[in-house]
Amino acid sequence: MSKIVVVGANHAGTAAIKTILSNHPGHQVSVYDSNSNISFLGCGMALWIGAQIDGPEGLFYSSKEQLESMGAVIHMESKVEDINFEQKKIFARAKDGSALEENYDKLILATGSWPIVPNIPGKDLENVQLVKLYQHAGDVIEKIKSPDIKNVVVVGAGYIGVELAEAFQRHGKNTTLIDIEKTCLPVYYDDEFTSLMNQNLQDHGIHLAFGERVVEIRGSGKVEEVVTDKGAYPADMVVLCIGFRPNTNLGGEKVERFKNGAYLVNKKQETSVKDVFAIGDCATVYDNSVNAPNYIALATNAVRSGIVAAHNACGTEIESVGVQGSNGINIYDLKMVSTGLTLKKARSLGINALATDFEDLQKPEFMKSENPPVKIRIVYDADSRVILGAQMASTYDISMGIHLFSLAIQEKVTIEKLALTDIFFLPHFNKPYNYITMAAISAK
Ligand SMILES: Cc1cc2nc3c(=O)[nH]c(=O)nc-3n(C[C@H](O)[C@H](O)[C@H](O)COP(=O)(O)OP(=O)(O)OC[C@H]3O[C@@H](n4cnc5c(N)ncnc54)[C@H](O)[C@@H]3O)c2cc1C
Ligand SMILES: NC(=O)C1=CN([C@@H]2O[C@H](COP(=O)(O)OP(=O)(O)OC[C@H]3O[C@@H](n4cnc5c(N)ncnc54)[C@H](O)[C@@H]3O)[C@@H](O)[C@H]2O)C=CC1
Repeated sequence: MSKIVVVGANHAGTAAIKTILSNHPGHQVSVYDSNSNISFLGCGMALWIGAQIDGPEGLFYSSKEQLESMGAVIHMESKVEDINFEQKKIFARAKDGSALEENYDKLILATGSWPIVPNIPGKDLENVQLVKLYQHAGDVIEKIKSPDIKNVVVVGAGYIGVELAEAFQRHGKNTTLIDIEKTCLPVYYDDEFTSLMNQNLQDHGIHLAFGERVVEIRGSGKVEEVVTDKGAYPADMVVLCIGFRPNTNLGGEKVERFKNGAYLVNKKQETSVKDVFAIGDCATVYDNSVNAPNYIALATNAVRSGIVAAHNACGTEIESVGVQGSNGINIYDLKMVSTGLTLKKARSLGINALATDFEDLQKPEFMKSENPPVKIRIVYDADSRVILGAQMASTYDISMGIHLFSLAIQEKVTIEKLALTDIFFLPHFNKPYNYITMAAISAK
């Protein structure tokens, strides 16, 4: 039986801790987290900020007490500051300043990520906010109660930015959403889909400033204005959400890294250092759509990688099946889901990619209720015919459909095979010539 030290106890760490304690009794688990809470679902933050849920209580699914009752030793508000890989020892600092050190047999790094802060003048002004932690959301919610916060500028129209723009608009704030690219959600969808979301945001009064680079945040003490290379926007609050950077200060050059600094891991979540694993947002994932390691920061990947590392650390060898970066978003009534590569991304990687598009009602025309249009795109390799990606959009809840494509990419299914896949029909749900089959059949 071994001593396993886990650094970081949010989604990845919690999954690893629970997997060890539930499946491998006898191992000692010691946990360090610099924060004061465990398992906070950041995914619910925009709903909380936008007052679409009652409060943050339901956004936690574990706690220090729960993990202790399972047998873990938990050190909250204790930051690991150094690791000696030769001596297999970690060095931490508790909140009261006292030094802690502990030996390990296996070490699991689950240190997560932090929002990228652009190095521009004014970034430290009052009311320039990040939205990553439970504490951040609480701070934003307190501040926006003030009528003095009239104009909110969100920098970065990725997943966090788009969700927050809706949240601020729901409070009646004059909301501007800025992105360096010419659209929102450029990483996840092709223009045919992002244009639907752009229209949706505009229809709800959100001002879009796309294709603009923020060069300065101005104010005296408090923020007053955001200046881009093309204009200036009044701002009483600014939220910076231009992506995540992995928290990988620990380990220095001894641990092999990915190009953005993430710990490079194999399919067992092992780093280049013996007996040291890395999971969640601080580590790479194996991306089946490009057949290579990649950086995709998602809670879903964090949980799965935690499970895989836990079993391997306890001596049960298992490998990750890889990921496709499957994701979804719901803004007002518009739902969009995607997985794998967009056409734009596939072509930028030099793949001879094609897309097949289809648009139809969800159910037969004679079904009069809850029967809106659905738009689908499947991206595939024109040479091998293998499916590389898919995107879907509707006001109907089409979210479950994307899982089929996630598995198809993982298993390298061809577009022809998908066209003949058994997809059931019932008028309450779909059409006999449903849009998945029809998109696949119409592929060139
Ligand atoms: C607003 C928002 C919305 C999101 N929505 C979604 C969504 O809808 N779907 C989805 O899949 N993902 C979503 N994500 C992403 C998701 O939250 C992350 O992928 C996930 O939190 C990663 O989990 P993690 O445990 O790897 O890292 P983190 O959540 O970053 O946790 C890392 C933990 O490590 C601790 N730590 C770091 N360094 C040290 C140290 N040196 N010593 C001790 N402790 C340390 C930190 O205190 C923290 O508790 C969202 C993120 C945000 C911010
Ligand atoms: N629904 C979901 O699954 C959600 C997932 N997440 C995940 O959390 C992570 C972080 O989310 P985000 O911060 O939204 O990152 P993101 O990668 O989704 O979006 C970042 C956006 O910032 C833009 N950008 C980059 N540099 C910029 C600059 N200097 N000025 C202006 N714009 C700039 C990019 O073009 C991009 O549109 C992502 O991995 C995301 O997938 C977050 C929220 C919801």
